[in-house]
Amino acid sequence: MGNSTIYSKILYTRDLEAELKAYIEKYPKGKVFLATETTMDELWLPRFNAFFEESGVKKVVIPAGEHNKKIESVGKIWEFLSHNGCDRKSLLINIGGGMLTDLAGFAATTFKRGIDFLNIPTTLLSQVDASVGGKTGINFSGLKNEVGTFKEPIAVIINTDFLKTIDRENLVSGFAEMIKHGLIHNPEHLEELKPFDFDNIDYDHLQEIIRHSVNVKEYFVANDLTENNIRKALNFGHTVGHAFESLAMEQKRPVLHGYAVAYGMIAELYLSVKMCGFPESDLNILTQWMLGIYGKFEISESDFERLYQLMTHDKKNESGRINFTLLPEIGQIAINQNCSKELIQEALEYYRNL
Ligand SMILES: O=C(O)C(=O)C[C@@H](O)[C@H](O)[C@H](O)COP(=O)(O)O
Repeated sequence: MGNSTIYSKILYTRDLEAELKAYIEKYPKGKVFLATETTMDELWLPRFNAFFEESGVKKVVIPAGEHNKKIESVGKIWEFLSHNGCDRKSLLINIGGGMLTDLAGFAATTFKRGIDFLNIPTTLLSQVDASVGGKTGINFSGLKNEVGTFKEPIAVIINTDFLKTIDRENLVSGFAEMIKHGLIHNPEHLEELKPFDFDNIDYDHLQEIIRHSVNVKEYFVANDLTENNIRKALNFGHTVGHAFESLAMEQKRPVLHGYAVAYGMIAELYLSVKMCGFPESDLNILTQWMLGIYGKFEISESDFERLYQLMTHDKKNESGRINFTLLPEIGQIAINQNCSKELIQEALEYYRNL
């Protein structure tokens, strides 16, 4: 298969083994490897052990949790691949949430300068966002995804059965990226999300709306894989969101990624009103809706400077300018919006006062 894949195939299935078998058979026996995380290994992998053993697939297990998205975990995967005869024509299958697919994707794209990898996302966040689009990476020096690569997996296999065992908080976290997709590109998708009932989930319906969300992501990735221009839309909410997430980690009150993105989207919608004429009435409706789902992350004025400093590390920045992706209206984007420090603080103040 080689390293030349440009766009991944996204497959929706309830029969994981059948889809996977077809891929495994394309690679030489003994040259397909599996990376997963502890929670998956305990909960789901026993169901597939016989299948992987029969297929000659060896496995490495990484401890779960965002704090393990670090270079030491990548080293563990490199070591495993190296000791088990992985070569350039091998395949690494990544089964897990966004932490695992980002991390193991990074290990795959750097091992021997890059081998094929395939993602099987098991959380809502990784199904609608992290596993799709080829952004791989690890956290470094207290900063989110500070080191990473752009390379698409050969395929992403989405099975909503995995979502039956994730907790509500993780489901709600992934939902934030779906809201983002509606906001940046698809108002109908946003509307179909509004009545979603977390207490009474219809998994066939969920698969349908996941597909709509992934379609938005694929549109931007297909047009700008390496984020030179319109892919920056997918980063809406993340300039402030990543800063919230890093601050929360520093202050030892960590929040899930999607929660931080939701907080960030509220602040960035405020900036959208000020910079691009986003309707204030929509800001109010969306703020109340997201507050209802995500609650409030308490910050004080003394956090503003640190949040601003964290934003100066955002990957969209150029020549010392903090570049936001903002919205003139729902479904429309304005990239490279440079906001003053005062306005950013005003947006944080808006959020703080909610
Ligand atoms: O795929 C993209 O492009 C995104 O920006 C999607 C984000 O939701 C995602 O969290 C991404 O990993 C963040 O990327 P980063 O470049 O800001 O680290």
